[in-house]
Amino acid sequence: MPERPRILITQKILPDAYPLLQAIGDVEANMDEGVIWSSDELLRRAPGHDYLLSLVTDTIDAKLLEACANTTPRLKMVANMAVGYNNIDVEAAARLGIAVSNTPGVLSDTTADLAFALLLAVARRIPESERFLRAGKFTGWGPLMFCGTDVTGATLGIIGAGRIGQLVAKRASGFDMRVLYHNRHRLAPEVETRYGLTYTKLDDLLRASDFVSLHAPYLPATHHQIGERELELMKSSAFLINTARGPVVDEKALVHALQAGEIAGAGLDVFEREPAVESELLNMENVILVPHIASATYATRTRMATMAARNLVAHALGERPPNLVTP
Ligand SMILES: O=CC(=O)O
Repeated sequence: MPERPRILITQKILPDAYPLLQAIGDVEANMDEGVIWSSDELLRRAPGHDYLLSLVTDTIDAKLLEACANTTPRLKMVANMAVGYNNIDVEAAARLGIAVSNTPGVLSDTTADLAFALLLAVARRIPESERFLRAGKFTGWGPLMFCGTDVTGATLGIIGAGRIGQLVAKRASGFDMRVLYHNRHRLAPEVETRYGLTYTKLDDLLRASDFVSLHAPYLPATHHQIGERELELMKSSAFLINTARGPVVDEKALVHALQAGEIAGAGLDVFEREPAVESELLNMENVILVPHIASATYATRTRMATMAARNLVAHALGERPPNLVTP
């Protein structure tokens, strides 16, 4: 009888994934909700497993992968429970013959919903006005009270019109928005037509948009894609929405642009030095800050967990995992 694979789940996840993994292997799991193992802790715990089911907050770097490749059993695969996989050194994994998978598609609508929620909330000053009410300051309706910005009919610029960006455009069409997009590669004409997307050069998009929403993956090429220069190009009445990855935006430049009134506000789900947040942002009323929750619904996090588990199970059964990101 071949030995059952040893599987390590690095954080507590929603329950449906566990039985899928327990059916094929011996599962060890971090069951302490909210506890994220440090790199040292991962280095202590991960070697000696055939499989890791990891989360975006786990740093799976070359050092860890090498340690896992040099123990018995040898690590065979990292199944990341996320669409983004910039937390994993995929090149090192490929070099060491360790497969990596992600969870695309199942979180696109949920993430697009949050991007749109941030857009609406920052435009209509919802958290700010709610804080005002909770502080007991609402003493009567006022004609000047919390006037915000119209979303209906405004221009939305989508940077990175992949699966999630396209679904943000779909939501925007319900608000009669004009939707510009910028991508590495222009989309097929039928996709542009389906989502009402107009291909636009980055600088023109930044100059023309009332809302700029970021949806590109984090790659060397998208590091600080939005920095001082790009923020200066934006309208002083425009808002920046980021549900992609923190380091796509130069967060210090963003603080400066907000302080200088170069843009009107921001809705941020992700941060450059997550979980740290630039302290100045915490005191800005025109900025909405949420803790990386774009895919956080029970249904979506369950789909992500079971998708990660199914990728892992496929590999263990000698099949090709459906969502491999390594060659
Ligand atoms: O950030 C979450 C993801 O990439 O799925």
